[in-house]
Amino acid sequence: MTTHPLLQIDNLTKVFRGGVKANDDISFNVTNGSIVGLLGHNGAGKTTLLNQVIGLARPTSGSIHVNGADALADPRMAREVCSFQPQTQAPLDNFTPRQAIEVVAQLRGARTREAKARASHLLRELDIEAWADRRGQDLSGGVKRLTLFCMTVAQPGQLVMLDEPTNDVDPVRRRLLWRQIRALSDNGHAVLLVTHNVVEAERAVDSLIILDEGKVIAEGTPAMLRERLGHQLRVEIVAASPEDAHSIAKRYDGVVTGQRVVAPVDIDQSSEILSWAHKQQLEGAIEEFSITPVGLEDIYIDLSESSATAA
Ligand SMILES: Nc1ncnc2c1ncn2[C@@H]1O[C@H](COP(=O)(O)OP(=O)(O)OP(=O)(O)O)[C@@H](O)[C@H]1O
Repeated sequence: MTTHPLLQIDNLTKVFRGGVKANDDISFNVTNGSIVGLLGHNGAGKTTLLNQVIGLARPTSGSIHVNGADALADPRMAREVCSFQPQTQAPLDNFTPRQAIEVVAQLRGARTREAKARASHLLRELDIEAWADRRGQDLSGGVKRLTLFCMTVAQPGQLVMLDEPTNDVDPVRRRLLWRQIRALSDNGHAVLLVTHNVVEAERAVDSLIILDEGKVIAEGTPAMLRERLGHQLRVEIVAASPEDAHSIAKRYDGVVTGQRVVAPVDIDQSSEILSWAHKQQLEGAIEEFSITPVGLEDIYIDLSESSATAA
């Protein structure tokens, strides 16, 4: 028996009327049980990509298969397999979060009792029970966003697509949200999610696809992407003055923001930098100093900058 990837995207190109090429020859697969993050600058083409999977926009060329079946020929099938949290807020006026979550679960086939139990579970796990029975117009942006997440995963399809689910959500509840995303994958669902929160994505996703101007510029696990940078550490220095910051940046090829300098460094350079920084600190030229391993955010910025230079 042949097994197909849950989502298979081949050579997808979308040119909008007026000529904007939002997706440019994109290919990748999403397999069952995986969490895939889509990263990219504003306007990189992430939302356009998700919209095409469920037939909200039609590709100019290329193909999309869901469970091996042609999603372009049968968008209804794709919508049954996929649950989608759009970037926009849900129109919750005159509904409470609990009602909205239960209704969506029932629309997607859950029995009343299951829908109620699932809604209570999600409201509790995301710590928004206090607002569960308030009307939508009285809710904060973050609670609305979390409610929309709950609606999306109340009775989830095999593929769950989330467009910026962490927007407006406080750091504590973001952590709870990532836990629920992981729970989906533990239960065998695949998750394809758009986020600008690179630091959190690094910890939460299995693999990443980075888009820039509609093209895939990198993909792989966070660890694979981290290996792409030759240097493995980043040094962050708060200099005593902007002038000091500029001369440090020159020395280490770093980026200056006010008195702060961030620079990539090689592991071999680290002991030399440590003793230099210690001396500078004693002389008062540096206020703060740290060396940390490079994170995905460094790689993301590096990749986006190289892509812009190449263009
Ligand atoms: N309906 C449309 N008609 C014309 N151009 C569009 C349309 N929708 C999106 N675009 C353009 O396509 C490009 C990609 O937009 P898209 O919304 O997919 O980006 P994105 O990566 O999701 O951005 P963001 O992170 O800001 O949400 C942008 O240049 C956008 O202006």
